[in-house]
Amino acid sequence: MAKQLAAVIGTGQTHHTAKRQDVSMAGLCREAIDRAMADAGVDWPEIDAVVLGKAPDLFEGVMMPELFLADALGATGKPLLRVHTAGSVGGSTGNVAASLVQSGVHRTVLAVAFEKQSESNAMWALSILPPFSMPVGAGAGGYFAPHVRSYIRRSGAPEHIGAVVAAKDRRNGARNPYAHLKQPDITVESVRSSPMLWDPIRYDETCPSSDGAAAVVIADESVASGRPAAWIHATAMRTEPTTFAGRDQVNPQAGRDAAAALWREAGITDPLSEVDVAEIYVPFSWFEPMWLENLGFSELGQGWKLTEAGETALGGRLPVNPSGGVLSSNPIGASGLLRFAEAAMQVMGRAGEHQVDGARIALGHAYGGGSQYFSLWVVGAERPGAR
Ligand SMILES: CC(=O)SCCNC(=O)CCNC(=O)[C@H](O)C(C)(C)COP(=O)(O)OP(=O)(O)OC[C@H]1O[C@@H](n2cnc3c(N)ncnc32)[C@H](O)[C@@H]1OP(=O)(O)O
Repeated sequence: MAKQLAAVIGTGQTHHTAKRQDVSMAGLCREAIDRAMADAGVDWPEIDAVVLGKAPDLFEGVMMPELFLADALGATGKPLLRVHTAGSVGGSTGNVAASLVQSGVHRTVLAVAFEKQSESNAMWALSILPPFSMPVGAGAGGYFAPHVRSYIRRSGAPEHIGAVVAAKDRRNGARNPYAHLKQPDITVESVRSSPMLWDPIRYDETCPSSDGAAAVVIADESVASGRPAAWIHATAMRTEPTTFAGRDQVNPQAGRDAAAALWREAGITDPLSEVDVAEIYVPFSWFEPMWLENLGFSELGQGWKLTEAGETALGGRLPVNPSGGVLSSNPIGASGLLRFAEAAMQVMGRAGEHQVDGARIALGHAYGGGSQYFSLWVVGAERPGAR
């Protein structure tokens, strides 16, 4: 069945900080929603359905928060759907909302994703021993550190690459009025002298724990025509189990498969030449070169060379995370939708101080769990096929 055209017509996000004690969970979501709806120029009667994403309920200690949030999300009397794919959930929320429009089920759908980690303790929530599952150990950093070590060993990347990514993203974050961490004066040297947390991941190479929310309004062609829009060229999601014999956690098969499907649907044969800007889920700095390779922007073992050459910085061949990315703000459940929204803002020319000049094609990427879930989209300034 041919998909109908769909486009992002508005985006909104909150200010992200360690503790947003000035708002409730409902208030946090509403802050992002109100900005997205104002950006889109739509009012409640035009919203046909609401899709909500957030990461595990243990992060706030509230089971099924979508139930009490329904009213604040404007979902009373409308379909409300909760999505859950661990840390990638924000991206999956965008993709599910897009699919409701592309399938012709709804004309205009509101996607919203949030995390209010200060309500509970996410490090604890990620460290408990779930029955029948692998223990994560010391939070996400403890789980991913061996994979980063493994990447360094396999690729032969010099040890400073992680610090190059961190300094770049934090400086980018200083250009983003909504970012949690703003460090315009950070340097590769200062990152390398920050405390070691989970060897080889240092304090300044780690995302913060943030409170925050993001929202996007997605509409069909009849609604989007004549408005500023980021047209959705392709979406992809893939999953794999946490453990199986021969699993490659440095370069997961699910990520490779999702990327291949995405580029195929978008008609992109050379991602590095054809994509103008990428918002990639990088919670620990070394995941930039790892995901560049997994996504097919470079050959295996070569991703770090793009980083080292400055190609992923603003002004480079493929600016990665001009918003500051996850390293500058990580409200986990919202982080994927932030990547997707920032990609849309770039092709709509609405990214302000972190706008990439002339951006026409942008990637939004999210991953979650133990690198098990991948959600991606490509958005463009023109309708698909118009390039
Ligand atoms: C798929 C995924 O998303 S995987 C990633 C999941 N998320 C994580 O693993 C979170 C990783 N980060 C952390 O656990 C914590 O932020 C730590 C360990 C780095 C720091 O812990 P704490 O010092 O207890 O952080 P806490 O949240 O209390 O913040 C204290 C201050 O440090 C700042 N801060 C927190 N992390 C960082 C960081 N990595 N770099 C610089 N500053 C930071 C906060 O903004 C806050 O500043 P403020 O008082 O001015 O608001």
